[in-house]
Order: sequence, then C-alpha cells, then structure tokens
Amino acid sequence: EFYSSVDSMQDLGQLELELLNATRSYLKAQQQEINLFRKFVEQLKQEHDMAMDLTNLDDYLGHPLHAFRLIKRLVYDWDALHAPLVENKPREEYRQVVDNLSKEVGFPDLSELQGAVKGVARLQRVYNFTASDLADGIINGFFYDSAMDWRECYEIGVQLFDLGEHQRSLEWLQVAFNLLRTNPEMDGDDNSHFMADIREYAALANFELGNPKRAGRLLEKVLQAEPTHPAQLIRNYLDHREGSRIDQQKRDPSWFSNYTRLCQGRALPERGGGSPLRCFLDGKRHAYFTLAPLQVEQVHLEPDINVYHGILTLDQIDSIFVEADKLQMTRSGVAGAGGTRTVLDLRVSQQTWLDYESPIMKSIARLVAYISGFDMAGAEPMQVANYGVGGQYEPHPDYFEVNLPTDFKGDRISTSMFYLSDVEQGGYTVFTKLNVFLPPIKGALVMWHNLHRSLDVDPRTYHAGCPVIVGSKRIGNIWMHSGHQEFRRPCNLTSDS
Ligand SMILES: O=C(O)CCC(=O)C(=O)O
Ligand SMILES: [Fe+2]
Repeated sequence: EFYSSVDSMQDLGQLELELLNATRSYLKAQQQEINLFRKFVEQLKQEHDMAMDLTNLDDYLGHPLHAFRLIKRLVYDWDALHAPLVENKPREEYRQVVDNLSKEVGFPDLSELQGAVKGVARLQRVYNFTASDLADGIINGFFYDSAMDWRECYEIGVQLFDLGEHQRSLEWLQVAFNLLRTNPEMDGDDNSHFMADIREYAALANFELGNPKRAGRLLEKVLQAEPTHPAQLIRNYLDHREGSRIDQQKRDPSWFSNYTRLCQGRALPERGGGSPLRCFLDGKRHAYFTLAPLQVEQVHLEPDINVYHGILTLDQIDSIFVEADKLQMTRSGVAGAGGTRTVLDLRVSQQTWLDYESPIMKSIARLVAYISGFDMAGAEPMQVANYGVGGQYEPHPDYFEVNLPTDFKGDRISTSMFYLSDVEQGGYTVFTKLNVFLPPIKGALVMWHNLHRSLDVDPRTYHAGCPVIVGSKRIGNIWMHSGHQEFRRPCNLTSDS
C-alpha cells in the first residue's frame, strides 16, 4: 500500500521515473530500428523499381544475375527484414522492464486511488477546504503550484461518487465543468461530449442527494446535445428506481466538532481558567539533566501533559530512521474485540517497531526512563509511524481497558511521543476533551499518563493525530505498561486520584 505513508509514496515516484526512462529508451530504440528498416526497404525498392522499369521484364529476369538477385532478395534480404520487424526486440525488452517493475514495486490499483481521494475529502471535511480552492492550488490560504485540470477534478468527482460522498462529488464535478467551460481543450464537439459525461455523473449525484428533478433536467440537457448518449439508459434506470433516500447524509460523530476545531488550531471556548501553564527549565529530575536541563512546556494540568523541547538532535533522528529503514513498514491497524487488528480509515499511517538494542535506541530508552521515572522493563518497543495523504488517527485512548494483549503486563500507563519531523501544514496532535492542540515540532517529546494512580483508565486523555495537510509526519511512540512500575508510581486508592 502506498497512499497510507508519504515515505512509501517515494517508491511510486521512483517507479514513475523508471517507467519514464524505460519508455524513452524504448521509443529511441524503436525509432533507430525503424530508420534502419526504412533505409533498407528504400534500397530494396530501388532495385525492384529498376527491374520493373525495364520495358521488357523478361529482359531483366532473363539475365541470370538479375534472376539471382531477385531470388536472393526474397530468400535472404526480406527475411532479414521480416524477422526483427515481427520480433521487435526493443518491445520485448520494454515489456520485460515493465513486468519487473510491476513485480518489484507493484503498480497502485484502484483502491490506492480511492485511498488518495478519501484523503483529499478528509482534508476538506476537517479543514473546510473547498474543491475550487484545491483545484486552484490553494491549500489553507497558501498558494501552491498545483492547479488541477478539469479531468483531474472530474476523476475525483467520479471516485467520490463511487465512495458514496455525493455532495462532495457534486462539488468537484461542478469545478470540473467550470474548468472545461472556461478552458475548452478541443473543438466544440469533443467538449460537449466531455460536458455530457460530467453532467451525467452530476445527475446521478443529484438523484442520490434527493433531487430527482434536478437529475432529470441534467439528463435532459445531455440528451438534447447528444441524443445517442448513454445517459438515456441512466434515465430509464432512475425512472424505475425507488424514490431517492433524502436523509442519507452521514451524521458526524459527537467528537467531530471539537476535533476539527482543535485540528485547525482554534481553541475551544474556555470553561473557566485553571492554574496558569508554565514553561521552565528542569535540571533536577535526574542527574543526567544537570548540565542540560529539560525544557519543559506544560500544555495541560490534571491530567498533566508536558512537551519537552529539543530532546532529540537531528543526527539522533536520522539514526532512528537508519534503524527503521532496516525493517518493513506496514499499514497501521486498530485493536478490535478479542485482540483482533483491523485496518480502517480512522488510522491512515504505516509503522514499524524498534527494540532498544542499537546505540541510538539505547539512548532513547535512557531518556524516556530518566524523564518519566519509569522502568523500561515495562516499555513496548518504539513504534515509528509515518502518515500518508491526508493521514490521520481519529480520537482514541492509548489504553486498552479491556482485551489487553496477553503479553502485556498491565495496561499502558503512559505515552511518550517523539516528533520525528516538522509538518508543513496540519498534523497536529489534539486532546479532544482537554482543549489542547500541539503542532508537531521536530525533536520534541510529549508525555502524559493514560491511567490514574489507581491504574483506572483516564478517559480525559482521548487524543488524535489530525490529518496531515502538507508534509510528511513522522512520530515515535513508546508506551509503558503499568507492570514493573509499582515502586516508580505507587498507586492510590481512589480511582480519580
Ligand atoms: O499522530 C499523533 O499526533 C498521535 C498519534 C497517536 O495518538 C498514536 O499513535 O497513538
Ligand atoms: Fe494515541
């Protein structure tokens, strides 16, 4: 799978480069071969013409050497031409290259295209981007050199229709239509055919949205312009279908408005101020920090969430990726009932797990132990993740509460999340019940407890990774189990203590 991680999209970039190179050398080889053949044929033609030019063909063929020549041409020369022409070595080689690429890298299929389109739709939903802005290359008010043509907008509209996102599909089809009308690409006839195709889909989307009259009018327009257009079939189909479902718009879940608001970097309305948050240097937490105190930013109190700035150097982050590159990244799943894992749109990323054997991971383990005070015997390996097109992780707790995996010693008492990249736009970490949003800052660490001291779960820690708008978001998560920590964070008796 490619779309669920920006890193693996790089394989596709490479794939396309190799396809381009192979195709160019194929065309060049073909051209050379054709030129050679053409010359050869011209030569044969000259000889042939000369023979046929003679007023009396018998004169020519009666000459023993001429006869010899004609026969030789047909025995050898034409054969020499036929075989490679039919065989076409460059074509065989080209086919081979494409086959190998398809085996080694694999070409993306329709589900990948849908994944990418869903990513775009997710960005629109969470950040209120309009299709026309995106088509103009404007993302979140910033101009990128990425304007789209009508075909691309049409394709997104079609894919969204197939995904059942009818309102958004209609929006993209409208943009496609306007683009085609303002920048016609062919002479009139072809354009009207394309317009008919767009209207046909727009009619279907309108029907699904409970506007059968508008659907009918659009189909009418199509058939007026092109009486033989297959839209006639659609009309018959819609005429015989039950009335459309008007209320088929999916309702947003209750957390959605907090999520989108925080993702956009807008605080929720305050519910009375608590104690003020502070930034401070902490050189006392462990002797290790005496000379280089921790740079602590409190982002929430009760439950405490702290950001530790400048924890990892760029070199250290590079070393983490050297370790991660030795392993295979796989699509992230979410835990389901009975210890199952499923791949869902609510989490679009790829991940791998690093143990604490290598020098860099030994230092990471030491840092987490010194900062958190926990015993790393209870730590899971570090999960390194990379998000994809519109990649996100919807609100969730990090604890399990039920169906704890059998190899866990206690639930996930804390989360230590390292930001391993900056993100150009989007990709905030948000705590949907706490009014906290954190833009990723490369080298920083966020830490919080998921369990109360009683080891009961703390649902206030629900959090999410917002869709990445532009950029590649990389994080490293270390989850600590409550086993082994009995003396590090002694429990209390009341569940909310
Ligand atoms: O990407 C983020 O900011 C949050 C990730 C997260 O919550 C997780 O991986 O459990
Ligand atoms: Fe999480």
